[in-house]
Amino acid sequence: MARALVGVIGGSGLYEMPGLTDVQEVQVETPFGPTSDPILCGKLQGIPVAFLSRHGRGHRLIPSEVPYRANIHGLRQLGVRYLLSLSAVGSLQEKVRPLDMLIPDQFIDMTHKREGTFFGGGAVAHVSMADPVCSAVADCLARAFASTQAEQPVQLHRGGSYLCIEGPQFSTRAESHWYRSMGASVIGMTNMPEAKLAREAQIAYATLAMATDYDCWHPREQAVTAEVAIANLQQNAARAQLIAAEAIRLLGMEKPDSIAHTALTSGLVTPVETMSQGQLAVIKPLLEPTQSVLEEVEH
Ligand SMILES: CSC[C@H]1O[C@H](OP(=O)(O)O)[C@H](O)[C@@H]1O
Ligand SMILES: Nc1ncnc2[nH]cnc12
Repeated sequence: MARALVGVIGGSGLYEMPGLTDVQEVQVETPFGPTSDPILCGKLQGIPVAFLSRHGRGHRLIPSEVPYRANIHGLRQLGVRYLLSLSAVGSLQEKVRPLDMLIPDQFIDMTHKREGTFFGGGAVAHVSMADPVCSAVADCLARAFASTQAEQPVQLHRGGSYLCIEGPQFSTRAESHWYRSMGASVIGMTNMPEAKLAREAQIAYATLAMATDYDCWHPREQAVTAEVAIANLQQNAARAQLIAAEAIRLLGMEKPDSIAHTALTSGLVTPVETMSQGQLAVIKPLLEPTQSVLEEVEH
């Protein structure tokens, strides 16, 4: 099977990864069924990369239908240890203007219809989510942002909370004001439980969030529509892909340590020897040590 060190999950408007060479389309079998779309494995600047379209090419899956567990398990089986999430978001703060980008350092999970863990059924783990974003991956994204050119001035905001709603409907004005009062910076529908599952899979995760709108709280701006969100996202898509490519180069070169890589060392409660064959099929790939992947994908 193909192997990859860095994974990219492309969200709305980002269904492919330009520049990927030696591309192999892989359908990974997971205990949770198929991934959103076949995973595109290839090389970017010599680094083995796996690209997955979150909603599937053709944008077929609503956020509640995205098979988050299959996606993260599939990427992990391929070896992925660093994961970049590219996402459209609404802005909940005046200073984060549409077309700006933001790298969140926190998430607030308001979803309620999604399977959010690999554990259960006799296998118990409690991983820390205190710092859900890998600061090393976030730093690579920020450095990559700084090294790419924009046609129009786009500001990068470091830190802030991404609040994840169930969707697929956008929020009511009352909800939007409530989320602002919680201190959230941006709103989206997909990064949870994706970030939780990445942590359980010991994958270092960070998001490049692209603000497309002011949701519906702003007194002078139009309430968000999908049409406006996608149109604004498309203005940023090419830059986002360049940022991702440069971040991949940095990650491949530096292979930074991450707290995520040992999340199960302290998090796993049930001894592996007591797990059933079924549980092992889920948990074992998550436990593969980082070192063996690094050696295998050495370029
Ligand atoms: C089409 S705008 C709403 C849609 O876009 C975001 O998805 P993603 O994070 O995959 O870019 C948002 O969460 C909604 O799913
Ligand atoms: N306002 C918004 N709410 C939720 N998801 C979004 N994605 C882009 N804009 C959004």
